Amino acid sequence: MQQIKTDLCVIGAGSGGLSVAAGAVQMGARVVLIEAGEMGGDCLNAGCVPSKALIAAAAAAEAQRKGFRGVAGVAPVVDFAAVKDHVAAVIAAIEPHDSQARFEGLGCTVIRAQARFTGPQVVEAGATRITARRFVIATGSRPFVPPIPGLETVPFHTNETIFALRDRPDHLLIIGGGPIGLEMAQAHRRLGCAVTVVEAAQALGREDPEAAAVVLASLRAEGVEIREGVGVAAVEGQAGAITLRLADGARLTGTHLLVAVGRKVAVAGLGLEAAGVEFDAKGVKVDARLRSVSNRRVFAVGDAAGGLQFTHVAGYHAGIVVRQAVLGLPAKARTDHIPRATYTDPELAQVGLTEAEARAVHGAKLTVVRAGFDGNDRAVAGAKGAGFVKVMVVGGRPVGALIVGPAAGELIGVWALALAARLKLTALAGTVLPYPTLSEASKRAASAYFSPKLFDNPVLKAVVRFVQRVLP
Ligand SMILES: Cc1cc2nc3c(=O)[nH]c(=O)nc-3n(C[C@H](O)[C@H](O)[C@H](O)COP(=O)(O)OP(=O)(O)OC[C@H]3O[C@@H](n4cnc5c(N)ncnc54)[C@H](O)[C@@H]3O)c2cc1C
Ligand SMILES: NC(=O)c1ccc[n+]([C@@H]2O[C@H](COP(=O)([O-])OP(=O)(O)OC[C@H]3O[C@@H](n4cnc5c(N)ncnc54)[C@H](O)[C@@H]3O)[C@@H](O)[C@H]2O)c1
Repeated sequence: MQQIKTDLCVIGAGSGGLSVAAGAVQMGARVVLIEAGEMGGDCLNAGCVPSKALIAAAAAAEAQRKGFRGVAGVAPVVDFAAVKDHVAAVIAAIEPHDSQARFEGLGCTVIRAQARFTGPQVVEAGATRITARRFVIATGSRPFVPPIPGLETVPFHTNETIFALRDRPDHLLIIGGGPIGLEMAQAHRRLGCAVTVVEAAQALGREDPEAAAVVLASLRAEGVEIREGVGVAAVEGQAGAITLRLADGARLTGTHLLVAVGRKVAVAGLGLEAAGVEFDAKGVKVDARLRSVSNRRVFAVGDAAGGLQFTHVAGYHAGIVVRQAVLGLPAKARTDHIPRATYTDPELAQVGLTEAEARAVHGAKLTVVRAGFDGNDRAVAGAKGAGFVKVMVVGGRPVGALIVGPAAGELIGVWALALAARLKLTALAGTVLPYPTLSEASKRAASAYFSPKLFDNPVLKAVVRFVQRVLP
């Protein structure tokens, strides 16, 4: 076996592992990066990137279909296989940034093999044994396949296979109404498929119910059938005719099936027992510094760390780990300022506490302010007046913000900044934004917090009357 001694050994070259490796090696650490599958991990190859490429093509189809006032809509001519070429081309365009060549160019030793701990400070990958001062587990997650009777007897897709499908499904059945299920549902519907989603609980159940309802209404209006509160009791059939037997007795038959019911963390076979690294079904057990609670030389980042499963979280984790493992400085991960966005149309974005969470934590100290896009001139001009901004405020500071509407994923940025920097609401209310922009909706929501203090305030009115009398 070839032996390598290094400063940092990173297992997994997805969003988290690549960010750790790039940061560490460019600061002067010796880094070994191990990847068993594709460089770039889930986000590049089977997650964020292909899904957003598909959503972009679907949006183009929908824009044609809908037309605009005075511009007749036309039935889009969709070449499904060519859309998949676009998805592949987008992956290929981004790929060099995550490639083995780039990381070797930065100075990393890149090993393409399955990694496995054989001791608390030793990992083996292929024919190489690596001893390192610190390890980072960045192995991500895989689709969870639920134990539904009959599921294993039919061909079904997960996010790992759906983007390679070149024939347009006539009728796509989707189990799971979370972000993957709904993003894929709308995209496929817009590209000409019949789509039925079966959700055991509530679709977008983690989100503010009022905002989720706006998204669900929009999907239903476009023809996506969404059945909530009913589980799938069994699956039967064969390729081209797959039937879901629902718990309420209904039967749904489609041509294709996508399973999108959450993720399971990829730690099996990693030899964590040999390393003395504790883990459970959620992932590696880590402290606030993202260090294993049972082996202080081992960190976990991204999906493997058992928390929020987003690429930007994996990137944020990477910074926390590099600070400690490379610079020897303390650092703790926060979660109160992490945004998320679901890229349906309309988009739904949240940072910090939802209204229900904020009410549970802050009770009567909470003030909720809002502004609708129907009062935003830019949204009205673009006929995109559905949706709203809602801000949860405690003691003059935002503790959460929610946007459902056009470009919500972009617009949440200002609230992510406000929560990250713990800004007061006056910072946003005092910011001048260009007119007419969608972002003015956020400022209007912030201003709504001050309106009752400024308008219809008897004390202020008395002061104003006095000032007006004495003003020269
Ligand atoms: C369909 C879909 C859409 C998504 N859209 C978004 C989005 O829009 N925005 C967003 O923020 N997030 C999105 N996500 C989530 C995002 O993709 C993940 O949170 C992110 O990829 C996690 O990064 P990671 O580095 O933790 O893991 P991954 O990207 O999964 O990388 C882990 C890597 O480790 C490798 N590996 C695993 N075990 C071993 C081993 N033993 N040895 C060597 N290598 C190993 C794997 O092959 C993989 O390449 C989406 C996910 C899906 C499935
Ligand atoms: N835009 C984004 O940032 C984005 C997009 C896609 C995925 N992601 C990430 O990937 C993660 C996984 O997404 P996901 O949608 O697979 O998972 P999820 O856990 O968010 O949602 C899964 C849904 O499936 C339902 N469900 C579970 N078992 C079921 C069953 N047997 N029958 C019917 N419904 C069932 C759940 O109630 C839930 O609503 C997300 O939590 C998110 O972190 C992010």
